[in-house]
Amino acid sequence: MKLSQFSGVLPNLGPLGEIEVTGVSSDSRRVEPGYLFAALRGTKTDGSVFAADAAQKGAVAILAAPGALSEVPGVPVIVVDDPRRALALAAATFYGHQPETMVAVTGTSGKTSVASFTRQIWEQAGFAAASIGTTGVIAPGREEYGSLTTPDPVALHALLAELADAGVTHASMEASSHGLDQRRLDGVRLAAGGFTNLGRDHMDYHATVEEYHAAKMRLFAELLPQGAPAVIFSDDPWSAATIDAAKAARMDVLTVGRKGSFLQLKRVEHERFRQRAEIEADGTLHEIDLPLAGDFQIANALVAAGLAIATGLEGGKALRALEKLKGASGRLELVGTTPDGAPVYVDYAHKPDALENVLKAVRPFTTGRVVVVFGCGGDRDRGKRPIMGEIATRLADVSIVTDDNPRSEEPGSIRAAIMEAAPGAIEIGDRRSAIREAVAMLHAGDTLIVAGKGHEEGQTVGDVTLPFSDHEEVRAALREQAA
Ligand SMILES: CC(=O)N[C@H]1[C@@H](OP(=O)(O)OP(=O)(O)OC[C@H]2O[C@@H](n3ccc(=O)[nH]c3=O)[C@H](O)[C@@H]2O)O[C@H](CO)[C@@H](O)[C@@H]1O[C@H](C)C(=O)N[C@@H](C)C(=O)N[C@H](CCC(=O)O)C(=O)O
Ligand SMILES: Nc1ncnc2c1ncn2[C@@H]1O[C@H](COP(=O)(O)OP(=O)(O)OP(=O)(O)O)[C@@H](O)[C@H]1O
Ligand SMILES: N[C@H](CCC[C@H](N)C(=O)O)C(=O)O
Ligand SMILES: [Mg+2]
Repeated sequence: MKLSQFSGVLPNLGPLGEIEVTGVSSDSRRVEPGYLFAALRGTKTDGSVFAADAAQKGAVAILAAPGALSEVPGVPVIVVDDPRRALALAAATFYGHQPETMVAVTGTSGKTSVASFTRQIWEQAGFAAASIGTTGVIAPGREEYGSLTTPDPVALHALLAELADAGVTHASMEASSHGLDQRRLDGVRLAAGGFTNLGRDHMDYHATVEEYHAAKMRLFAELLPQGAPAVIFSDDPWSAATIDAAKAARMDVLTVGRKGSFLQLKRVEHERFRQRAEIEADGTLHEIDLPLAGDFQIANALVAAGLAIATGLEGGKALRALEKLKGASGRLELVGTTPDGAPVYVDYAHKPDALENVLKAVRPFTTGRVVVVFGCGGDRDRGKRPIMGEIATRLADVSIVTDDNPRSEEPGSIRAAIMEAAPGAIEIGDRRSAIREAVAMLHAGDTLIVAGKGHEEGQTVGDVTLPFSDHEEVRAALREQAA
């Protein structure tokens, strides 16, 4: 397509509008002849350093922030105030198609679950639906592992076009704070947005929790059209601030939860692996049998149902669909039980609030001890380590501190930072051994939570990612136990 076809995205280019563009990229290593290259200032380096490289590979125009680039011989530089946003909008224009009905959910915890639940509700209603997030892309005939929660805009728009071309009409996606801040979702035509909760996360990236919240609020303030539905969980400490932000952005605010008015949770009865909820929608009371453990899954289910209803599905239909939900992989997932009947769950809690929630969730049906195996990732927020140590010590009877993904850090020092706030915890660096020991100590009535890695299929130590699955390790440990 011609540069002039990016009207509304790029400034008026005059004769440069005639330039033919064959692709867009912000990575010089991926540039091919005919590409539009966006020079972005990143966290590690500055894309403008690679502008000459991009030009040599055949870039026909370069997008850059004011003052970022003086001149690139032979290639016009298009100056825009926000090159990340311009890149995202250009990618949307270039790839063109998107599923007709798309929603995005943000929040510290629950995004993957809500995106998955929303897709499942749509599937049950007969729509060709997809979900995009931490666990990858799931769509009819397609299941792929992804590395980012919110893909970069070029990959995202290429994917949305593929999905739309394959007949997908409905898609739910996770909006991470990094994704929102870096404009990865700008250009996605969203019909509704959701919010689950806010807790401590990514304090290595955002300076303050207020700034972290503000990044999430871009979903309502800048991405959704005015008047669009904002489905907000009502019972979180940050619900009020989120409702205010959504109202200020002129969203149609729909609250769900115990204090919710769109979907109101009246009563919950917990059973071991399921729970019964009474939900009022539009004056009618619905009794729903949710086949998932954990209080927080009700919150996620309500946000998902809210999104499906807000984008056109009939209330009763959406709520009945909750009875057939499957949990997203590695989210309080029951992987097996010991010969004595003690359940072993794999869970993705790798931040304080999530760990707190998951440990509280299993307590009501644990007559014996709650045992937890967990660690913290390297090259990520260091402040959360002692906080998670304290939470485990307070809420579990036995805490085993092990390695998560140490990345470039010394694993022992990560564990030490957790152990400092976890008196009495057992330290076993090797995750495989930690899981074995934990399973071996279980008695009837106990519950084991293996937290932090959920669906992940590898463990990153230094630069190397070796195959590792908590699911497989738990199964192997249970097999040994039974033998
Ligand atoms: C910190 C962070 O978010 N970084 C993301 C960001 O990279 P960046 O812009 O900072 O990149 P940079 O390395 O400084 O490089 C600057 C620019 O130079 C370009 N470059 C670089 C080298 C070269 O040879 N040529 C070249 O053109 C790069 O392509 C880039 O455009 O933009 C890239 C493209 O979108 C992302 O791949 C990258 O994610 C990194 C890999 C990452 O680990 N991100 C994590 C922290 C993340 O985003 N997590 C969230 C939340 C997870 C959750 O809680 O669920 C997620 O959405 O996954
Ligand atoms: N609504 C919730 N409230 C609190 N904790 C939750 C909630 N939903 C999930 N969790 C906890 O957080 C973990 C991650 O859940 P999920 O993957 O759905 O969230 P996420 O927002 O996508 O997280 P991430 O940003 O890490 O991808 C779960 O394994 C569980 O421990
Ligand atoms: N999307 C999150 C995942 C963390 C998962 C945990 N296992 C870890 O490695 O810290 C991040 O990149 O911060
Ligand atoms: Mg996620």
